Amino acid sequence: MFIQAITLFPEMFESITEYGVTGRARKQDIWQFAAINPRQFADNKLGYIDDRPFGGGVGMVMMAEPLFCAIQAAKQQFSGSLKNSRVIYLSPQGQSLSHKKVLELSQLDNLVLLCGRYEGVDERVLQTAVDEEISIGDFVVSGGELPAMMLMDAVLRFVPNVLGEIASAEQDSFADGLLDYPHYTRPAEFQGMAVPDILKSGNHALIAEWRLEQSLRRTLTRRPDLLVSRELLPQETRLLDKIRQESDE
Ligand SMILES: Nc1nonc1C(=O)N1CCN(Cc2ccccn2)CC1
Repeated sequence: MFIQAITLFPEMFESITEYGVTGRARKQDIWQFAAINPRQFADNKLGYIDDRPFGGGVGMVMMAEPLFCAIQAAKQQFSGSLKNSRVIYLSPQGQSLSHKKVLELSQLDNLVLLCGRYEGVDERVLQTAVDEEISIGDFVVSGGELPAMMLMDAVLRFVPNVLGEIASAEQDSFADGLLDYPHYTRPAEFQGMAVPDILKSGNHALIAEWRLEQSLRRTLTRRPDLLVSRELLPQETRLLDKIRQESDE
């Protein structure tokens, strides 16, 4: 997968291209990255890429021309099939990023992430050169770079070989629509708190059932909304009934 970020701060992306599992995978050429700074497409000597908003109001708006040219330049770099590509603008006005959308994006050959700053970008860029807007949550951060990196990290976990054989994104919570179960490691006792005996039993069937019950219990108490639309397996229904009976006692 070839990901390009259109950003005024290319160096910010080093946190995902140089470190961790994503950095290692990029260095192994499992995925590729390029940053494009729209300032190089400014048509004035001083490199202005923002201007005051028509209609007045606070702050500045990113101008259409440099961004449009940057997106066009990114498209000229596409590898693989042109069709299997997407231009995404990160913004609070976008569709909320979900596990389903992450899976969909992980199938693409090319991804262009437009990172806005200031009060946003000229609407005509969104109308002519952006395929979709995506939000990472109902809050506002200083620019699109961190949201872009969150999207990249979530998507790259589903690109083959990024996580390597051992770990797998399929086992992440949300992958099965439930919250994760509790995790423990040595020592067996910490500040008087012991690790649940079942986890030391070596009985993998019972451990798997305990973990599923914990995931269901956490999901029911912290995110019951996730259970509304989720189809339950017979074992899950049985465990949920057990959990609900316990809380009714
Ligand atoms: N929440 C989010 N999920 O994705 N991006 C964000 C996010 O907060 N930001 C900060 C503002 N930027 C610039 C901006 C301002 C106003 C309208 C459109 N764009 C975009 C990225």
